[in-house]
Amino acid sequence: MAQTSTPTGSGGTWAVEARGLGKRYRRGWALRDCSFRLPAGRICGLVGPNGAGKSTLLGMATRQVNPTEGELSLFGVPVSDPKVMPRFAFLGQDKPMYKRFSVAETLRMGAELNPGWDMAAAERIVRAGDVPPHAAVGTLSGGQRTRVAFALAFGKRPDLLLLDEPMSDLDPLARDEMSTLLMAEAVERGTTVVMSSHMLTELEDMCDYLLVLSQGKVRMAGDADALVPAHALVTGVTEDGALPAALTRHTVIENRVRGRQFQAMVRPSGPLSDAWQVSEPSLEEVLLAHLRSPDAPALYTPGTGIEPEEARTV
Ligand SMILES: Nc1ncnc2c1ncn2[C@@H]1O[C@H](COP(=O)(O)OP(=O)(O)OP(=O)(O)O)[C@@H](O)[C@H]1O
Repeated sequence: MAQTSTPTGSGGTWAVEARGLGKRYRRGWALRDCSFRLPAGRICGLVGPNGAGKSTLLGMATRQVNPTEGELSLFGVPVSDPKVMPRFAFLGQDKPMYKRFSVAETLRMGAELNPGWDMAAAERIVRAGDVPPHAAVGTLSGGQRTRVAFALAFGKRPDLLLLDEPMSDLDPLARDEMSTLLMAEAVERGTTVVMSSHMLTELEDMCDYLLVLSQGKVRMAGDADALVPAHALVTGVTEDGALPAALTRHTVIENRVRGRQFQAMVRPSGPLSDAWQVSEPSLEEVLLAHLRSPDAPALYTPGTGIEPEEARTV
């Protein structure tokens, strides 16, 4: 059932395709057996606890980290091929820019370094935030610097924008402003975005696709709209203090037993008993349950999977 292309997006290929991707450092594997596909034009949240392998994955996608094994391609071009360079832009937590350059000089440098540079778009982003064009970058506030970094990233006109917690140093107001800007620019151009974040509400608001990593493995990948309804939050009465046998026929991601009551996050594999109370969880509840249960079986929505043996497709 492996697909190699999708009709959506640039050039009829997947924006990101990873097959058996892995990175081993001296201390051990940071990422292993990582296989997934991301269709073009989506805003994908990259989620996982500290040390899950998110920055390592983004590092491999941006050619800063060499994979130990497996393949990774952007729009069908292997990341080892320099032709991939103009296709993506990267924005990390630290935004390296020359502090003494003015904002205008910084954008001019962007123009010189990038053949397809879109000065009008870069200037529009800076102007919309009232960032003074002649101010030195070193004198800007954190929010203003992030805006200039966004202008540099979008001025490059990338097909894929990779973001490693780019808004972590911003106050809630600036964060909201940047999210709005990011969404507007990405939608206008059909840019594919992969964004790592620890802010679950931010991911819920912005992302229509999710890649969840834990302990260096993919735990879930696919459409946010399909991943959440694949789960149910079930409450009921225990059997002799344990989960009912009928519940364990389904995939139990996480459960809590308190007295005679249990509550469980499950992936139903058929109808659930009428004896239980069943509700649809929020995205946040699904993510937290998975992050607390790294041994739960991986889940891929259709088309996302380059399926490892243990993965289940909803
Ligand atoms: N350059 C490196 N050398 C050695 N080990 C590394 C290196 N970079 C990352 N690691 C290890 O790889 C694992 C994954 O790290 P990574 O930074 O990719 O996780 P992360 O999900 O981005 O974490 P965080 O949310 O804390 O930023 C961790 O165990 C980390 O210690």
